[in-house]
Amino acid sequence: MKQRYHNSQKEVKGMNTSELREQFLIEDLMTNGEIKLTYSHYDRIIVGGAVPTNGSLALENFPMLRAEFFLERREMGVINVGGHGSISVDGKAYDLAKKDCLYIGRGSKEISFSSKDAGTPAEFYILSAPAHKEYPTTLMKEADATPVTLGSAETSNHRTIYKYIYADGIQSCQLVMGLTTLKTGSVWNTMPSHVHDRRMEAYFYFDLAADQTIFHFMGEPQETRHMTVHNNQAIISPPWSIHSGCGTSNYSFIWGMGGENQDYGDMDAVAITDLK
Ligand SMILES: O=C[C@H](O)[C@@H](O)CC(=O)C(=O)O
Ligand SMILES: [Zn+2]
Repeated sequence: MKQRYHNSQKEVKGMNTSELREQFLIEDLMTNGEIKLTYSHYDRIIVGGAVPTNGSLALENFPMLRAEFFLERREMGVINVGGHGSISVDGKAYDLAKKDCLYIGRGSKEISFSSKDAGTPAEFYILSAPAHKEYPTTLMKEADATPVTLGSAETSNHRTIYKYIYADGIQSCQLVMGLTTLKTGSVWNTMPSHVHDRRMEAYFYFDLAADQTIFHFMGEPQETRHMTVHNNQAIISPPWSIHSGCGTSNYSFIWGMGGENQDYGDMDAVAITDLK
């Protein structure tokens, strides 16, 4: 498991492109036959991916957690962005089609990921955060994730937001998780932008054509920077940073947060004309 520490606003102002990418972009989450994880010190969120091909992949423990097992003091949210798959939690199997979400409660010991068909493997996007109590392991199908449509074609940000783990959905200690899908011809996400000093956020971009890119914007609202992101890559967003993107075509992304509260609406909006 890789590890990333914090960066201050002042430090980020002086970063060049490769420094920004090293600190905030995760390029290799989805690798056939592997589980790849990155430990971020922003709210101690672990961001990763599991792509089971030949047989199932068991979630191992890591010495750096100083825990008896991975979820001894943690909870986990998983969303499948690939072919049909299943996740086994202490002997109970949960089937996940594309865009289904499984919340795995603290205390769960044996976790493994598998695909129905190795030719079109499941691609499980993983977020894990420290947890102070156990909530039940819960599966939510895409259709039950209360879709809300935002934006419009005129402003190129017509999109549907699906919420899975949050105050009024699957219960958790601090994880908040859902996904957003842009309509054909719409390319802007999270515009107007916002910050939420109470929560960090991670974005995982998927369903982007291999020859297209997304310009992801970060930074303080009056000190923005961008990075280009490709399909199946993730961005870590500090609590003081905007997190918006503009694609060269439409795409989807999973958003996930950890921190002070689980109120999806707790955002401080930034007027478009105030961005610099
Ligand atoms: O804090 C919430 C997150 O940034 C996202 O849910 C925003 C988003 O999906 C969008 O506007 O497209
Ligand atoms: Zn946000």
